[in-house]
Amino acid sequence: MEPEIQIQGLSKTFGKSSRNDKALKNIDLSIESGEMVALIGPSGSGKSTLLRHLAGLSCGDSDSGEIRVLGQSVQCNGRLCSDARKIRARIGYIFQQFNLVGRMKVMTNVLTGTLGRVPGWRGCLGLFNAEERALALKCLNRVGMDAWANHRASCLSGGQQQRVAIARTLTQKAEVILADEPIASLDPESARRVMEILSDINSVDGRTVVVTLHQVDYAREFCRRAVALKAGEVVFDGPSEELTPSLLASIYGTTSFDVDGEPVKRRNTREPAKGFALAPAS
Ligand SMILES: Nc1ncnc2c1ncn2[C@@H]1O[C@H](COP(=O)(O)OP(=O)(O)OP(=O)(O)O)[C@@H](O)[C@H]1O
Repeated sequence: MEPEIQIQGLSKTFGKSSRNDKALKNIDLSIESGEMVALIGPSGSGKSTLLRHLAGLSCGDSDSGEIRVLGQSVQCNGRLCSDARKIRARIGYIFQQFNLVGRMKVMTNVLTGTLGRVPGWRGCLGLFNAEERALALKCLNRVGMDAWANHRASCLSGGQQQRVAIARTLTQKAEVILADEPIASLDPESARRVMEILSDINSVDGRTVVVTLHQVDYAREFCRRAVALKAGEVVFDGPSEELTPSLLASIYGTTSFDVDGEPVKRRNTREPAKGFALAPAS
């Protein structure tokens, strides 16, 4: 059976960069249905760029190969396929900054997840039927946000907004979830809650989840497989438990990681050890 996500020979050059400045360099990657994969790597290594290509939000170089998702071609040789919009409707995308409309109610934001299915005129007028509203409420309940359905999205904390964004992808009935640094701007408790919800969607609903993370400890805890990028190339692809301190040091360019995958120098700070972002050694 074809993998749920298949990337062959993907390269990306922004602007007129020379070949050495490619953001993605000849990436080959396959992800099976039901996997939860962490995309890790230092800042600027190409994680977000790769995720955007999977969703058809960016196109690769003209000599790139093909990206297939859910058995359909998203882009080929740097051009979006004519069916890309249909595939996008089956892909949920979670952004670091949530992408909710602050002045709209939480419920309305979540109902926008149905827009790929409802007739355009109904969507434009916000005329959602009882079944769609019941689904949206059920999805909000799943992420523990149903009590906030009638509040404006702008009233919510970052962690709450991210949970609403996840409820929107559930309402969308997305078959693949791509989450681009979904916890990067959250406090540790909210971050853990968001990762638990994504993990639950993966294990209970069997949805494929690809999540970019700066926190290696979360990658190891929630994702069985990790793919590490460095300067636009895949430098590791395997079980996240195999991310040893020396491997992490070579990926991130830092000199010392402990057995939890954390830079040793952070151990002595007063902050809790779990869930902080990694930064290259100065
Ligand atoms: N729109 C753009 N125009 C020009 N260069 C870009 C653009 N988007 C990304 N890049 C470059 O592509 C490279 C990869 O960026 P990308 O955002 O994918 O990295 P990342 O691993 O997600 O980083 P971070 O963890 O900091 O978000 C970087 O060198 C970045 O400057």
